Order: sequence, then structure tokens, then C-alpha cells
Amino acid sequence: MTAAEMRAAEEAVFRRERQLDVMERAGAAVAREAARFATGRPVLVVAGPGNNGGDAYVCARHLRQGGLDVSVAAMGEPKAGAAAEMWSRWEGPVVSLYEARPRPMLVDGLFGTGMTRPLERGPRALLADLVTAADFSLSIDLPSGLETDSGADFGAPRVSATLALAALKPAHVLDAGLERCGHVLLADIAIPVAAHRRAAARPRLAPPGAGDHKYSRGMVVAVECAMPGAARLAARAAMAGGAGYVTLAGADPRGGGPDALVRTRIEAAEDLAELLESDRIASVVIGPGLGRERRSEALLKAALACPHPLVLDGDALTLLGRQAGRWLRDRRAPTWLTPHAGEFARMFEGEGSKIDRTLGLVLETGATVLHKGADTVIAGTDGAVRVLAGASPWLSTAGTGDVLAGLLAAQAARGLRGVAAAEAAVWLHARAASLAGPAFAADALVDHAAAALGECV
Ligand SMILES: NC(=O)C1=CN([C@@H]2O[C@H](COP(=O)(O)OP(=O)(O)OC[C@H]3O[C@@H](n4cnc5c(N)ncnc54)[C@H](OP(=O)(O)O)[C@@H]3O)[C@@H](O)[C@H]2O)[C@H](O)CC1
Ligand SMILES: [K+]
Repeated sequence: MTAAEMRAAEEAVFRRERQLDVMERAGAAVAREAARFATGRPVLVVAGPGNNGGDAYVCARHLRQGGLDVSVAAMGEPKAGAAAEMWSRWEGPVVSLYEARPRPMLVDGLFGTGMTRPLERGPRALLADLVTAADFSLSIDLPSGLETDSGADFGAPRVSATLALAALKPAHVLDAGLERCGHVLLADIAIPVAAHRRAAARPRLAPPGAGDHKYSRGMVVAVECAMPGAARLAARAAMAGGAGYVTLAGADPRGGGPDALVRTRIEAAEDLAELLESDRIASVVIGPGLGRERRSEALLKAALACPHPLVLDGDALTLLGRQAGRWLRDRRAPTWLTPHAGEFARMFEGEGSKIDRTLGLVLETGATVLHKGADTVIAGTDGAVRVLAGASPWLSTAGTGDVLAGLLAAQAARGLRGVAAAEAAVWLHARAASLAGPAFAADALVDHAAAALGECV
């Protein structure tokens, strides 16, 4: 939920419930989590001038009622309304943020979704010092100093944990927010939210049925060109991702790889075009190791002209570049683009959050876009958005993108479309990475992808 969507959801609740009661519920939820992490240690609660501060005063009162040693430091007088009322119900002293003494447990209630500009240097430094000095720091709704709708850095410290109130905001999963929030918890405070943008979740995938055979489960064609290893990784990933039949179309039919990986010799683009005329094909993946020579471009054109679901990855995206919209205009079959940040920047400028920019490329190309990163954003032509944050940092190694492209081709081959296919592939990929543990090579990632698939059927 964006800040505006959150405010609208809160306004809807205020039509039947006092804002005070909602704030009491929010502050009580913060106090429950803060008490868990305080484990009896003294608590410092910092309160800002708005409703985030209002939540903080409620939290301080509940913690003190629970027997904890609580002190409160404020930045500015609370604005009129619920926040001022909660400030008056806090019976203990309130010192200025500038006089606050560090304590083992810190509750950050300076700013939440009302952050409209970067934190001034003074408060930014004070808050950072208090966080550093604390054993544990918990932010209310958001770490103070993040731009809610994009996760851009407005000076937030890196806290131990963040308690998101009612719903995740983009700042919990994007950009600077990804590492400043620490462990993200979610509190249900009975504010109904209808989020059409969601965190990527584990897919429920149907296992093969009694009537299934290698074609009904989907035949994937992976196109091999300049760097055979990359295409082979994608092909093997398609096999692990549940495809019934995978063929590697390339110049060298003898190349390595599993015996079950069928190889079809193609030389020129015409050979690929002929191969892709088969209606037994369920999906095509091109791009891993494609290269950027003239031959690569000719093969790409043949793939773009085919009537099958098509995954465009790696070099295919670089070849498309800013002309992607023109190249893809005539395609009618489902198409996915899987750019990492660099490939994305070569295809599309754009303002706003990673979500906004990804939706921009969707609009321009009519394709589903899987915009990779530590925060992976998937956006579809129907406006659906899925975000997967916090995948293993060990994925930052050569070939893992080839594996993701293959996993996606397999989901497309089994009949998944648009965002659902990309969400399943991204979830399998991240799960395989966490199963693979530290310092894995992309080859090992493929081996764990089958185990990840096993958790979805
Ligand atoms: N709406 C509700 O009843 C509930 C909301 N919840 C909590 O409230 C916050 C959102 O509260 P809000 O008052 O909208 O905004 P903040 O508390 O985040 O910010 C307060 C004001 O601070 C000013 N501001 C913004 N940026 C800065 C800055 N860099 N330096 C100084 N001051 C800043 C801004 O006012 P201006 O007039 O100065 O622009 C903000 O209005 C939400 O996150 C929840 O924690 C409860 O969860 C439920 C009840
Ligand atoms: K906060």
C-alpha cells in the first residue's frame, strides 16, 4: 500500500471508529512487539510530531503499565488531534530528542508514512546515535527517514526490526528500505486493506496427472548461441522447473549437458524459424548466452516472430534496448522480459519507484516484466504487481539469471501466464537459493530448484 492508499484505508475506518481507538490499537500492537524484544531492559521511546508519534506515546504508556522502565523523548509538539491526546495521556516526563539518553531498547516513533522530505541532519544524527547505542531498535510502521512509496533514502538508520502497521508499504521491500528496515513484522490493526500489489508468495503448482506425457507437460525450446553454457543452464533449469521436454537449439549438437536434454542443430535463423513452427512447442527462451553479433540478432528476430509464449532474457534484452516497444508491438503470444537493473536502464528511463518504472516498461512493451534485484518487482499488463524482497544475496553470481529464465520458461510451458508465471519462477528461484546455502554456483542452484518445486506441488 502506498502512503495515499494507506491514508484512504484509515479514513474509511474513521467513518465508523474514532481515530483515537485506532491509534490506541496501533500503539498497543507496537508495545506488544517492543516488550518481546526489550526482555525487561530499559526502553527509550522517541516520538515525532504526527500520528507516528501518537502511536509512540500509546506504546510508551502500555510498556510502562507492563512494568518496564520507559522514558520518552520528543521531536516537536504533537499536532492537534489524536496525537496530542495520546501525548497528554502519557503521564511520565518528555525530554527533547536533543537531551535523550541512549537506552538498551529503542522504539522509533519519529516519522512514518508522513515523511515528505529528507530528515534534517540534526535529528538524523541523533536518531542514528540512539539506534547504534541500543541493543535493539524497533521502528513504528517504517524506519524514520524513508520515502514511503519508493523506499528512497531520506536518512533512515538501519534498525533491528520494523513493525509495519496494517499493511506493507513499498518502502518495506524496495531500495534503501530493504536494508534499513531490518526484520519486517506486520501488525493487523483491523484496518481493512485491499492491496492489488502483493509480496510474491509460494505458488501452488499441480503435479503431473495420470494422463500427462512429455508434450502435455510442456515442451521448452532454449536457444543456444554465443555462450553455450548459459543456454544449457537455462535448459537444465527448465527441466528442473517441471517442463516435460526440453530441447536446446544450437550449432553444436554434441555439447555437454544431461542425456535427457534433447539437442537440435540449427545454423541460421531460418533453421530456428522452421523449428519454431512446430505446434508441440509450449514455450521458448532466448537470451542466455545469445551474444550480440548479427547472428544473435537474426535468431532473436526469428524467436520474436514465433507464435509461442516467449521469455526474453540477458543479451536479447540488450539487443532490444530502447526499441523494445517497436520490436514487440506485433507479438500476440505471451511475452516476458527479465531484466536486471543494468538491462532495464538500457531499455527504459522513467521516474518514481522501481514499481512505477517497471509498470512503465510493461505499458511500453505489452509484456510482463520481471525486474530483478535484491528487490525483484514483477508487473503485468493487468496492473498486477508482485514483489519478492530478501532473496539470498549469494544469487549475485554468474548464471543465476539463466536459471531464472529457464524456470520461467518451464512455468510458461505448463500453462501459467503473465504475473503468475513470473511469480512462481521467482519464488522457486529464491527458494532454491536458500536451499543451496552460501557460495553456490548456478549449476548447484538448478539442483535445488527441483526441491523447491517439491514444496509447491
Ligand atoms: N492516520 C491515523 O490515524 C493513524 C496512522 N498511523 C500512524 O501514523 C503514521 C502517519 O502519520 P502522519 O501524521 O501522517 O505522518 P508522520 O507521523 O509520519 O509525520 C508527521 C509529520 O512530520 C512532518 N514531516 C515530514 N517529513 C519531515 C521531516 N523530514 N522533518 C520534519 N518533519 C517532517 C510532516 O508534517 P509537515 O506539515 O511538516 O509536512 C508530517 O505530517 C503512520 O506511519 C502510522 O504510524 C497509525 O498506524 C494508525 C492511526
Ligand atoms: K517510525
